[in-house]
Amino acid sequence: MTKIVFVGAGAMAEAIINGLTKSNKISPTSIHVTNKSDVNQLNYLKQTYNVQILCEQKEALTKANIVFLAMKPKDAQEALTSLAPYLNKDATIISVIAGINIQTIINALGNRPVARVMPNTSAAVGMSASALCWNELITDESKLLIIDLLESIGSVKVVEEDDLHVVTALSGSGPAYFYYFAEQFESAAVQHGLDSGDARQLFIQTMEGAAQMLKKGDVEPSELRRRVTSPGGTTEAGLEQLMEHKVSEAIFACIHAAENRSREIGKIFET
Ligand SMILES: NC(=O)C1=CN([C@@H]2O[C@H](COP(=O)(O)OP(=O)(O)OC[C@H]3O[C@@H](n4cnc5c(N)ncnc54)[C@H](O)[C@@H]3O)[C@@H](O)[C@H]2O)C=CC1
Ligand SMILES: O=C(O)[C@@H]1CCC=N1
Repeated sequence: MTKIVFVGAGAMAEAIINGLTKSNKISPTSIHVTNKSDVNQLNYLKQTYNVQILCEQKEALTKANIVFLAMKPKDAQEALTSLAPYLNKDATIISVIAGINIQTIINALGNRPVARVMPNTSAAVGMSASALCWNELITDESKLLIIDLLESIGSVKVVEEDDLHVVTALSGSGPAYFYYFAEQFESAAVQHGLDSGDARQLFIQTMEGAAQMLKKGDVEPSELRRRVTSPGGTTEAGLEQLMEHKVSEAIFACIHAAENRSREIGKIFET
């Protein structure tokens, strides 16, 4: 039976646990969660998702066949050092840590099956856009198991390890960009007289509808945009402002900075 241990019980671990337990693919009793210090968070996860919590990592790790690494990059080295003696030799490591590469993990834990996944917090509603890569020790059976687990929290793409940096910039951090847009569009609409609840609902539905149109995949975004934009109309007036304010340059700089930061994190913590 699959026994999963989460090392690190923060925002990302919770989003994955939320998605996994909702999917009914895995029993909450097979999910164990450990954390560095926050016992309240562990108790909250137990009460909310019925998962097992363990203050003693050692006890959980020896029997785990999947170990999720879900701590911040700065805490990874210490965590890896403390895990190493207790890991079952066949356990598969699934790291969601931004930037930290497979080789760094192997240097600390020995040569073993390791997958790196970049999910996002929409895992909590089964809508993560996850991408992953793995080393050559991951068996075909484990690949299927990992993909199956990740599909229960959203979509899954297998990519080259080097591409995980730009994936992190695009879809790992992506929800934050959209929440920022939500804040800005809502605020602008409210400043023009709309009720804030109405503004939010209209914005959400507009994003969802546009996403559904894009998802159909039969029409390019530029053509969908053209169909909204009447010559001399309101959309054209609005888009002209986005162009004048160089939003495309801002978006390029945003992805570039986040991708670069992922590479930097990888280098800082490389061993
Ligand atoms: N939050 C997000 O949207 C996403 C985060 N990630 C990655 O997920 C990882 C976790 O991020 P968050 O959940 O946002 O951080 P967080 O700060 O909410 O949670 C991290 C948890 O790890 C625990 N921890 C630290 N050292 C530990 C150790 N030695 N043993 C056990 N637990 C330990 C901390 O106590 C904390 O509860 C990061 O590496 C991040 O790059 C990846 C994709 C998206
Ligand atoms: O901001 C971060 O570093 C993490 C990785 C992707 C989303 N949050």
